Amino acid sequence: MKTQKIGFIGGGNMASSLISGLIASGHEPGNIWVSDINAEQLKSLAERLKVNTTASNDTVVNQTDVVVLAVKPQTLRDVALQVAPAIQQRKSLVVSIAAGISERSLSAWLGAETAIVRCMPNTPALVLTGATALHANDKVNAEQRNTAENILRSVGIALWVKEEKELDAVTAVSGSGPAYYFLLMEAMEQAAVELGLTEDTARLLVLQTALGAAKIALESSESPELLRKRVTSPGGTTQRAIETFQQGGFSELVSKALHAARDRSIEMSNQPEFN
Ligand SMILES: NC(=O)C1=CN([C@@H]2O[C@H](COP(=O)(O)OP(=O)(O)OC[C@H]3O[C@@H](n4cnc5c(N)ncnc54)[C@H](O)[C@@H]3O)[C@@H](O)[C@H]2O)C=CC1
Ligand SMILES: O=C(O)[C@@H]1CCC=N1
Repeated sequence: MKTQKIGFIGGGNMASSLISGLIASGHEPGNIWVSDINAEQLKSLAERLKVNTTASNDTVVNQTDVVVLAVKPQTLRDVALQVAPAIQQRKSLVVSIAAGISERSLSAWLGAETAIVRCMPNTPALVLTGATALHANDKVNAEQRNTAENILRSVGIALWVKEEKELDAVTAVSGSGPAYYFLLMEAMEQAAVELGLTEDTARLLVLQTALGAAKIALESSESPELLRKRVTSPGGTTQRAIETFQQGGFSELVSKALHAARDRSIEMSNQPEFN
């Protein structure tokens, strides 16, 4: 039975995805507490997911054992300073999902003795297909590591990275990653309509193809490169399309985009107004 009492400070997009996933995976809504400054957001979470909601961040800390910080990076400092006394008093385990906020900043705000797990989840947690990487500070004990890992594992895969700085790359790959695939879906859908398909047909074909490609790549022991080559008959249609992608610098563009996301994550960690 999943009886951990889990709190969320900030009940926006990522928190909603995580909470929905936690409930779908067997966590009791009554063991989940969420605070937010947006009353509408709280109302919607209480109605949809039957979780406990409150406008008070301190109440979330006082009712739970693990506190997930799920506000925007630029809001995190104020929130952390505000809940620090309650967190120190309860010796809560803190899990931060904020992009680009270092453990150093978090412990400066929350107290040097606070056990902090920094992680980078992604929104497919909503459908229990999330991908999360985690890193713990040296105040986190083995039991707390398990607790954090189990929470994230209940909504998808969870893995630990050795160095905190790897989270910048993780953010660029899997944190932001769903948006890249959605962008490709948008572009393919638009092109399919240009080719004369109806919007409904275009969307259905694009989405089912994305699902099929992801499933085959995950289930097969073969590399995406080999799987691609298997679709690409010499002199056929796929080859023509792949050549067009390559002539347009597709791989270079993907690399440039991921570097830009990684650099932004580093930049955020060094930005005085965030840290
Ligand atoms: N959206 C995504 O795909 C991912 C987001 N993240 C991280 O998750 C965090 C949240 O991002 P989103 O959910 O996208 O943002 P969001 O804007 O949807 O959610 C943030 C929530 O915090 C609330 N909030 C603002 N000030 C508050 C306060 N003082 N006390 C309590 N709640 C307050 C807002 O009303 C809002 O509902 C960010 O730090 C982001 O870096 C991490 C991985 C993926
Ligand atoms: O765009 C962002 O900054 C956040 C972090 C990863 C996904 N969304």
